[in-house]
Amino acid sequence: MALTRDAVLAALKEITDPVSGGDIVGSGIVRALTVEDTGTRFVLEIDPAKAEAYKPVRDAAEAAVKALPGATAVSVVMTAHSQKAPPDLKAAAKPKPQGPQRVPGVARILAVASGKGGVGKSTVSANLACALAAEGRRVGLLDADVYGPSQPRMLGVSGRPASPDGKTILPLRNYGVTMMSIGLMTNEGQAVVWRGPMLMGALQQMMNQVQWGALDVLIVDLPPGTGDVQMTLSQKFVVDGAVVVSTPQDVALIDARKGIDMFKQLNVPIIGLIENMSTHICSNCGHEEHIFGHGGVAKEAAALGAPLLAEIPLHLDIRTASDGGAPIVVSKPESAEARVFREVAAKLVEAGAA
Ligand SMILES: Nc1ncnc2c1ncn2[C@@H]1O[C@H](COP(=O)(O)OP(=O)(O)OP(=O)(O)O)[C@@H](O)[C@H]1O
Repeated sequence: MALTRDAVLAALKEITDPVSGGDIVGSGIVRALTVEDTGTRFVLEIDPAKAEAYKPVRDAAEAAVKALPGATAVSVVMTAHSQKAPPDLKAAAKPKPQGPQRVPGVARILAVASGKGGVGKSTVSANLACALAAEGRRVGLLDADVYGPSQPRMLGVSGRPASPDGKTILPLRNYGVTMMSIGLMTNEGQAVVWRGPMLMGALQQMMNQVQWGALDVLIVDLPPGTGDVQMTLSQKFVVDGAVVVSTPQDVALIDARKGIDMFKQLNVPIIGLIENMSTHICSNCGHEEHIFGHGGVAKEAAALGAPLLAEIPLHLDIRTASDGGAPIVVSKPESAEARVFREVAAKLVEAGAA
């Protein structure tokens, strides 16, 4: 009768491991057991410091197997066990990226954020992008506002971006700004429920597959709040700075504070704060009134030790310009309202942030 593997293991289970006190099979020192017609081979994997104590075990194991009916040659080898984890034999596992990465060709990333929705973050992003482009900077604008992508409308571009090879995505361009929007990847009017992993994938695709070309700055228009997009962006990519937009109201400021806190935790420097809808200037008579209060953001900036980059008035022309697809710095570059945005752009260049 031929010797079986089970018979060998049963015999070895009768032998005690002097270190663990259990049997040598249960303690895991019997390795690489091969039972063939030509002979039985196995290894006792032991602590080399205890080699002397295991010699009788090896002899007993060899004798026990030899005594089994059908046994032919028996070979038992003692080897030193390894403290290291066994090598990962899975096909060449990809090395994990080490922390945030740079986007090839993009010198710096500037995030435009707000705590609360509707405070004018997209308006600010579009005007800053156009103002920087007008100064000769090579500017990209990524609309990552998955809840309300508005850059295609503000920059007056439409249509779906082309992907000639199915891998790279060709961005759109207007007013000297290279632009891409997550909104352009979905069907117009279609409600998309973005979940964490989907968002991460979409954002990484936007960063790495869009042909941004050589840019001095890529402005990222973030969704409001402190969610997955903000976290993914800062964890996967080097974000060189963030500008936080808020209206002067307390409710907006409370949320802005949370956003600032998040960037601090993610080690993203706050370049400055912008108070939008700071004061209302009547387009008929020029009368000025503080609809949402005034100066709240300045106080916050002072408390944080961050610069207040601008107080942008609430002005009809700013809205109609954006709605019409030509931000005010493009459509009325010499107006007082456009000048405010151009001044912020100049400050950003001066600070090395754009
Ligand atoms: N200073 C301003 N004067 C007049 N209208 C403005 C001003 N800033 C923004 N708006 C208008 O307010 C509306 C909301 O602005 P915007 O879309 O830029 O806000 P947001 O913070 O990006 O909003 P969301 O939460 O959708 O991301 C738009 O219609 C815009 O044209």
